[in-house]
Amino acid sequence: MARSLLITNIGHLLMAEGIPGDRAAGRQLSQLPLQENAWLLAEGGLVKATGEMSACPSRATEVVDANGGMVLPTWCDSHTHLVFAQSREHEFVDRIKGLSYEEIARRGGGILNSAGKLQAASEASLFKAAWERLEEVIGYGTGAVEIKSGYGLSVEAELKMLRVIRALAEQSPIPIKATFLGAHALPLPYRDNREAYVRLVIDEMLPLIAGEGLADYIDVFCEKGFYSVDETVRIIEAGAKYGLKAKVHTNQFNSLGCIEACVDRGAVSVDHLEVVTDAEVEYLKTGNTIPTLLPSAPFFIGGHYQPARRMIDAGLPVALASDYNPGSTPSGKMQFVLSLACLKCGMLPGEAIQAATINGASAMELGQELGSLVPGKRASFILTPSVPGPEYLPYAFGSDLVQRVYIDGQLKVDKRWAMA
Ligand SMILES: N=CN[C@@H](CCC(=O)O)C(=O)O
Ligand SMILES: [Zn+2]
Repeated sequence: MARSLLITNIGHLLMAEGIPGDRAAGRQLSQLPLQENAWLLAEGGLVKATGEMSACPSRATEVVDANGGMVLPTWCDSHTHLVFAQSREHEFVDRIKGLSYEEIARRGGGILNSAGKLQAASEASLFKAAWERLEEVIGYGTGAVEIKSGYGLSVEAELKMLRVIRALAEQSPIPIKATFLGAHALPLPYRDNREAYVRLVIDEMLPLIAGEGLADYIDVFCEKGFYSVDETVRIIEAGAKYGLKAKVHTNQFNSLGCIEACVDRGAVSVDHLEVVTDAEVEYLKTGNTIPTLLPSAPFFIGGHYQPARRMIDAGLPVALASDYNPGSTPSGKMQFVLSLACLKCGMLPGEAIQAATINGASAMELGQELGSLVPGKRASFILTPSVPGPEYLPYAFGSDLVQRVYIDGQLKVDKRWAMA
């Protein structure tokens, strides 16, 4: 018989019922499915059943008393750059002294700085550092993650980065989706011939990457000073020929018309969205593209917070992700992303929890297997200490409430501790 795990005395069990489809949109987002005084049974790594303690099963291979703790699905972090060679705290200091993120980029810092470091790093050293970050985010309760290339910016270095992501995916206990972001910044040698670099991405990088099956998605940083809407369209259409759907960085600082182009081309997500017009919100309603908000970025580099309230009130399926990277967001802590989403983007706690779980899963096309705890989905969940309710998670922004993390029904992280 398959190994079974029974969690009893769950004070609050979130998202174990009532999630139709693979995403929550508009008003649905605020209706957080919640059972009190509950149990959860996992079998063979999947959720088998849930219910109230008054009718609790009596047998399982392993029984764990949650002691009133909360159980919720692991975070599905659909936007990260967690393979990088070095941190960039000197830019953090430069910004404190008054330089902007864009000015630092114009001076050859920013993404180009990270690319120089990554080009010089070995695959083994990149893997080791990224593995530690992966372990770190699993410890924060992340149970699926997307990772982008984009700090290579040459044929060899983009391939190296994507091979590191593949090696992580092969060894990782959690699912990893890989995104090719060759058009993240324009490398200095191409400063006077951007067309040559776009051609390099389309004609050389893409065929090699697709040939090795190294990417699930294609991405472009569509922004003033980076890539135009036309270039973005050319690149994502080229990716589509190889079966790569788009997940696009856009509207971080300016609204250029990229959202419409992505929606029209069936992009899985458009990400960042600090600056979004009402017309763009309306346009998002015409397609299936998930608006993915990254509030840690404006927290760290300044600028506008994403207008989540406006998007949810318009009926959209907003997702939240960390954007973990060395430049704009040196943090993969999803509990803090939720706090920012509530405090700065006007999201209610239940909305933020669903945006970071089921909608994050959908933004990686994993909504059928992760993101909620309905029977048949993977038994990947967070167990917290006893808390007053779900809103306590974003409220207690400095407390680490992720006490235990189960992946596919197995205990992966256990942070219960006592002072000696
Ligand atoms: N904005 C574009 N790319 C990353 C940051 C990259 C960097 O600064 O290294 C982001 O999503 O914020
Ligand atoms: Zn990003």
